[in-house]
Amino acid sequence: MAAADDGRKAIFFGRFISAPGPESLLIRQGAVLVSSSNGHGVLEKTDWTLITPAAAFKAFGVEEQDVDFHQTMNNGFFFPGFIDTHIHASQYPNVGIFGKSTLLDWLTTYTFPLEASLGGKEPLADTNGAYEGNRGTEIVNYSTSNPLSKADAVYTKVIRRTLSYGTTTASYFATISVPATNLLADLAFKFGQRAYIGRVCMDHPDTCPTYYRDETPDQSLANAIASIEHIQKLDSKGELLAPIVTPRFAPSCQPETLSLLGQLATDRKLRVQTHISENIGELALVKHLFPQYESYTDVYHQAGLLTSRTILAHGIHLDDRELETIRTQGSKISHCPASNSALGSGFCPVRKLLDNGIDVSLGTDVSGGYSVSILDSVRQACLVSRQLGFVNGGDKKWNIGVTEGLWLATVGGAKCVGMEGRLGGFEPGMLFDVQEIDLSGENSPVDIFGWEKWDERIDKWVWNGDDRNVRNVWVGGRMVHSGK
Ligand SMILES: O=c1[nH]c(=O)c2nc[nH]c2[nH]1
Ligand SMILES: [Zn+2]
Repeated sequence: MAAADDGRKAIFFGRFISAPGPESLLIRQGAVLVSSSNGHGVLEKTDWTLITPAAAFKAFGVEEQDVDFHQTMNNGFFFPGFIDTHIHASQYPNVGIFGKSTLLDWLTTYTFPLEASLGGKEPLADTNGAYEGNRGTEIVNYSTSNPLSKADAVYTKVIRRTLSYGTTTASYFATISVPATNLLADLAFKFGQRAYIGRVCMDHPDTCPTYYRDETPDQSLANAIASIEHIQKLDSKGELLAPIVTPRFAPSCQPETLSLLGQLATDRKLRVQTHISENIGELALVKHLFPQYESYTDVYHQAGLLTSRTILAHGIHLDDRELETIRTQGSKISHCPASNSALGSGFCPVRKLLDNGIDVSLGTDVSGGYSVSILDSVRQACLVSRQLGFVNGGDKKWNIGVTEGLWLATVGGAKCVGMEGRLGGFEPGMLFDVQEIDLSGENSPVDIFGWEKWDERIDKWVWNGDDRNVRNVWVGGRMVHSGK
């Protein structure tokens, strides 16, 4: 049931916790009034002095029977929904399946075959030698009469699963298939997740397998536009659902394709997402394919792909000049710590990115990352930062603490998807994208003894919590998941 259907208001009462700054955990008790129009539930009023529901009804001037009402549990709290700024919806069936691979062999062994299969294409006909094995075609015997049945199953699962972990906004990579990408958009819209959906563009004949690539730069552009227009038809305002221009990464695109996509993003003021500087072998490949460019960043810069609406995943091995270009362009970094560890890509110097004035957020990078949980990404961001401190002589400046991790997962995410001030907190005027957490539910993996202070309970949630602690999830005031 929607908490705040059009015209109907809702009151949320209890404990509200958020991380408005890297060192600031805000713990408040009170009530908020959410009102909704055109499907966008926003916080109309807040009052942090109210101590009873009756006082909330009175303060907000509403009758109990006229509003929906939600109250946190004893060990519960409302928290801003997580924002996953980098996730491959199409790779969800492969979470945890990466063996001992690193990026480039992982792509050809595990990833391209699976992605191709979601568009109804069998990778077995590959003549490029890039593909060995047949992963992604034998998992389940999907209907051959509907080439999108597998995509339907995968995308339905990944949306429902991410919602169940409190991800209210996701920036998704789909596949090169236009119909499958459009289906992902349809499903995200149907389930009510805030989502940016990108058809993957890749056409470089030297690096992409024959079974999985666009034929020409023009075809890559035309297919990108086909999905963009489908998505914009679904949500013309682009509030809940919006397209995002998605060149896979420099090595998989011809220079002309990158430029066409850069122009497209500029002309239509669209978001952009891609990968950058993730893996040492990838850097060598970029040097080899783009010898005339100063750096990896320069390849994107010259193609017009670096804007303030651009999300760059990873950004592990960037040099100072690249950081300066990214900062001046206002482009963002999605830090994907679980993926970086799983594929052995390296330690992303998050502190250095932040100190250089670059906005940073968190991405699960499924299925380079093994988990859809942004809470797990917070955990991994903390752990990796400690390792980075160790390899830098024990310097504690690298440390990301729990509060800073939660800030990256919410406010950082909002900045990176161009929703700063609209997502990530409980201030009047913000969209009501919220998860209700209960630390003491029947199956909670967290044990609360009762003597812990609230900041300590948050520590315990981050280190041991999971979807079992997510009671309800709302996007734009609409309830999109209930785990009660
Ligand atoms: O983590 C990653 N996942 C991908 O699918 C991909 N493609 C290019 N580079 C990539 N990195
Ligand atoms: Zn990725």
